[in-house]
Amino acid sequence: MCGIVGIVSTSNVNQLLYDALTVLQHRGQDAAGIVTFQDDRFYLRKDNGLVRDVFRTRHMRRLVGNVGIGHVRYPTAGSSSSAEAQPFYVNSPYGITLAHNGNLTNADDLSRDLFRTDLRHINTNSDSEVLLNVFAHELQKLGKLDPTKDEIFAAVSAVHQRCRGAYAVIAMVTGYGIVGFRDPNGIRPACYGVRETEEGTEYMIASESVALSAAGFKMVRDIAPGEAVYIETDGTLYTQQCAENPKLVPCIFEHVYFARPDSIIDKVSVYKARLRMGETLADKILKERPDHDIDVVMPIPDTSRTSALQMAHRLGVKFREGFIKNRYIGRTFIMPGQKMRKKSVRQKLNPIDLEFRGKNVMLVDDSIVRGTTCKEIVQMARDAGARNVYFASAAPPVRFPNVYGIDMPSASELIAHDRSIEDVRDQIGADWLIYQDLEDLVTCVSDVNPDIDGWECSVFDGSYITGDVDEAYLRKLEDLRKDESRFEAGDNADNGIIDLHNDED
Ligand SMILES: O=P(O)(O)OC[C@H]1O[C@H](OP(=O)(O)OP(=O)(O)O)[C@H](O)[C@@H]1O
Ligand SMILES: NC(=O)CC[C@H](N)C(=O)O
Ligand SMILES: [Mg+2]
Repeated sequence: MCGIVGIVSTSNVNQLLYDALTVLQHRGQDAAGIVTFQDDRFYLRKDNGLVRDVFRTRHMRRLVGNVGIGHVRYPTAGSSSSAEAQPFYVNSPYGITLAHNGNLTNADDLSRDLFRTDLRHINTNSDSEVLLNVFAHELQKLGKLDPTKDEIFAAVSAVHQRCRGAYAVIAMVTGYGIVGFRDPNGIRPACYGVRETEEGTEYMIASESVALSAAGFKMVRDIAPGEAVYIETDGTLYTQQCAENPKLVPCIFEHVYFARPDSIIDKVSVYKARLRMGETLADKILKERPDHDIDVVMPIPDTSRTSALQMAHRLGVKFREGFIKNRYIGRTFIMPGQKMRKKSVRQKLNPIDLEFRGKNVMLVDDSIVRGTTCKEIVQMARDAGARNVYFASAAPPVRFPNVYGIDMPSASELIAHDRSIEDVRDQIGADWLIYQDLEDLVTCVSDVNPDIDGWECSVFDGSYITGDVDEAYLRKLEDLRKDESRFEAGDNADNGIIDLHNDED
């Protein structure tokens, strides 16, 4: 998952963009970038690292202009080279930069067409560079010296016709404005908000509403699936539906793990959804073992806190913070490479022994994906003296790869793939393992917004909404992206230093 933001302001946007990216940091920890423009010239800074490390005062001073876009990256395609940090830039037409959250499922075909038919050069393996070039090509084809909203919307329509997969995008057209759009299934989130100042109206587009509220912008609404929102540099805003048969089928994993609890996505409060996940899980526990002997419920910080709290409440059992999180370690699941993820769990979480000694503890996590976290945690609970270690997952078993912007390319890396729940329980070394049912999870996020046509649940049920994901595609993706292939390809090597950046340090 990546985080995207775009702002049209009445004064310099650099600090606003920086602050918004720090609020979206949980969506991508690998790389960050900001591009602004002033007097028809771009100012771009992007590199690998956290927002606070990528932007120094000397960069911030040079990121001038009232219009800009930003990105935090969690790679799902290409490599982790700093040249694949975003925003991406293309010179023609007009000079366009683009920030993308999601993953295209037909990037290879598009890349070939861009080269053979559209005579465009792609310099990285990133699908986002492909997406940018499709948009740029379609805009160029219209041949206008000054693009208006009509050309921008026509180019977005053409993107919808050519691109498959998941994409929430913010692109900036130098001298003209920014455009935000969502794929025709609305898989990845994007919303926009407004702020009135003495100098005029300002707009922000972002992945999550929390970025808007933190900056004092009032949420206007989510961008609809297939819709584009175009904001000119003078603050004039236009919206248009650009897809033929849009459907709202958002990614359910945003609510399980990715999004911040204080965000509201497609009118659904992530916080409330997680509270409900705790309730339905408690009900399942009571059904499965009405006379359970759980002494204490404990969250695995951070994301499961909300569900665990509500679960304890529903069960009428004590809630205790048995694990303390090191606040300087980020999210482990989105770290590249299994070695780093495994090491980080131990660095990140440490038990308070007295909460475990002689007790039957129910540990709650939002999800079990590769099993990295729970394996370590169960052992830590045992070492701390727990009598029995039970484990509950607020999400159903994750059994299938994700192709829409979550880096789970390989089924064999998923602990629940081809395993019964008893097998997973044995693998993680727990005395009891309980998962949320998919039906219950869907109930937890539904009933709020009647416009939601369904949920993108492929990691749980293997059904891919774009209809173009078959066995051959998944096999290719697995070969390309599973941990060991990436390691062999030298993904973590210092290959960024010879790449093309359009950027100065
Ligand atoms: O089974 P796994 O492959 O370990 O993945 C699942 C775990 O990873 C995530 O935590 P993470 O540390 O990324 O973030 P958090 O602090 O927001 O919980 C998630 O919350 C689970 O704890
Ligand atoms: N997680 C994402 O949204 C990734 C965006 C894009 N596919 C990349 O790899 O950079
Ligand atoms: Mg976690």
